[in-house]
Amino acid sequence: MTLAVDVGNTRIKAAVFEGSTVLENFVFEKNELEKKITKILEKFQNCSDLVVASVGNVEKQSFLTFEKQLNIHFFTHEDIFPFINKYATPKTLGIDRMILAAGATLQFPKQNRLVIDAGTCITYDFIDENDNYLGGAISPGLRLRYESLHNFTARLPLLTLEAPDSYIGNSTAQAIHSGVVNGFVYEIDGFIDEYRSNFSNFIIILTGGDAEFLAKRLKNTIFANSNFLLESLNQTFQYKIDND
Ligand SMILES: Nc1ncnc2c1ncn2[C@@H]1O[C@H](COP(=O)(O)OP(=O)(O)OP(=O)(O)O)[C@@H](O)[C@H]1O
Ligand SMILES: CC(C)(CO)[C@@H](O)C(=O)NCCC(=O)O
Ligand SMILES: [K+]
Repeated sequence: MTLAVDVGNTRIKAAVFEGSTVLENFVFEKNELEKKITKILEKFQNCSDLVVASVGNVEKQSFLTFEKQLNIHFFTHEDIFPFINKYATPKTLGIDRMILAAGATLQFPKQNRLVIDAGTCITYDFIDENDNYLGGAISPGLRLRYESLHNFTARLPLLTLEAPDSYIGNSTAQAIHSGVVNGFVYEIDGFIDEYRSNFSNFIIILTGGDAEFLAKRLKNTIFANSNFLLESLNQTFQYKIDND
């Protein structure tokens, strides 16, 4: 059994895997890390490996208390990945994006793949059919858009996510919801159209905290898999064991 932990920018997500099957998912805050992992390990005593991908400010040391109990692997740029990294600044590429790219490469062989992670940030990652990782894009996520409109203006209220009535927002609140939600949807549809017109034979994977909300609003039909990062983490760890 493997416990996969994704330390995101906002919160932590984890899942226990038996082979490639998810037994249970968990979401928690950074300050609850030790307590929650202790609990998970009490429940799943057959866990032998703990694998971590962290883009947050949680370091490897935070997991060292569990070292007596299990084998810990903290993914870094030095690990072996199943794609050729063509990013011009490979050392600054987010480890979450590398894990997503690895998962897409392993799960969908011999095709162009676009991974869209709608989390704190939206990230786009493109791996071509020859397994070259080419890069993508980084833009603000849904909640970040609502927060920045409020934080950097004098008069805009902080709203929580709500589907807009129309693209023509007829009040301050509706105008903000339209700008944030429709802007988000148009952006993603626009990127997908751009990739579609330049590449054939490709698959789109949509994941992250806002994936489900988003999937039903896109013009392009794609399925959301909120667990794709954790699944990829488990799969990339397996790849590492097989190839190291
Ligand atoms: N309880 C919650 N806390 C924060 N965001 C939430 C919550 N529930 C849903 N969301 C949505 O999820 C988005 C954040 O996605 P996610 O949880 O994947 O981010 P994250 O934990 O920071 O991970 P990452 O850094 O990998 O994006 C926000 O835009 C928000 O709309
Ligand atoms: C873009 C985020 C914040 C998304 O979690 C993360 O992947 C990151 O910190 N990336 C570093 C910059 C880059 O990927 O080029
Ligand atoms: K993200």
